[in-house]
Amino acid sequence: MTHDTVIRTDDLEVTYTGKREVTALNGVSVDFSENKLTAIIGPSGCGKSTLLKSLNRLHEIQPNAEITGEVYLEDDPVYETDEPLPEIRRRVGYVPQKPTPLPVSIYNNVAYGPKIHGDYSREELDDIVETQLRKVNLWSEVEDRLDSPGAELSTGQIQRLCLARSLAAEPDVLLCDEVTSALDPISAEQVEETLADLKEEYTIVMVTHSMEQAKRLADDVIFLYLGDVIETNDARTFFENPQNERTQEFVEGHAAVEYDDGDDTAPDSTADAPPAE
Ligand SMILES: Nc1ncnc2c1ncn2[C@@H]1O[C@H](COP(=O)(O)OP(=O)(O)OP(=O)(O)O)[C@@H](O)[C@H]1O
Repeated sequence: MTHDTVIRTDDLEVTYTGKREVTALNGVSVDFSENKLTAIIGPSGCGKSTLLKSLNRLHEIQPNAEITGEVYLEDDPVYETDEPLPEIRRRVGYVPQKPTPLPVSIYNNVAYGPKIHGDYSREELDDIVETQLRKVNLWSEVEDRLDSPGAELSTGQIQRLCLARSLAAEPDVLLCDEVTSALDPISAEQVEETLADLKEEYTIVMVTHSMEQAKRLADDVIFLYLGDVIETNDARTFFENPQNERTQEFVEGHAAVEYDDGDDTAPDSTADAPPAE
């Protein structure tokens, strides 16, 4: 484990049992570094979602999933542990592709977790809500209607609200599962800008089908193919000088734009369509 690794997998193997047994991850050992955004990419069915959801045991929702190996959060095992599952999932938050607000106000969508788990005064809760909504660039859009239902926001605003809700739980790691793919281009751009800000402060693991998005946002990249890690590298090396022939083919097959290392992280929403696999 490198000094700044926050979460890592050790020989993680996930098999889905049933009529057709599928080994979705084939002994995967990867590190995720502190305050970096790591993109998991690869062709459809290569195991991206399985790897992401294994990090906080979400894949266990699938009753036919079997796992061997281990995930370590800091140095704490995530599987062989007495730590309650809700606490693991608080430490490793998950933001899904299709955001679902709680059926309560905008304010309570963010305050919900802190209200349940903490003993905060109204003033402290106000502060938490404002801080988290500012972090996801939503505060100015909702400050005058915090008591309105969260469901009344646009899909892009709801995605940022869900991000704020996850952040209010003070996670160590944030898992983002194709969080812009269900959004219109402008909303996708806003969420992407938010992720670009958040990665300064949070360890983020992101599954994306968009090579352009990975180029714009990722510090590190993991390339999966049929359940194996083919290459893991910093994003610049990965996209400019891939070390593996298969990575090279995959990157070239999706290369629509040059890798841009400039300061401008603003996404090109027109290039965000998932590549044909
Ligand atoms: N519940 C399940 N039962 C059986 N097989 C499954 C299950 N969930 C996933 N799989 C299989 O495991 C493999 C990896 O799936 P996974 O969803 O992790 O891939 P992915 O890279 O995220 O795919 P995509 O890009 O299409 O979302 C695939 O072959 C998939 O069909």
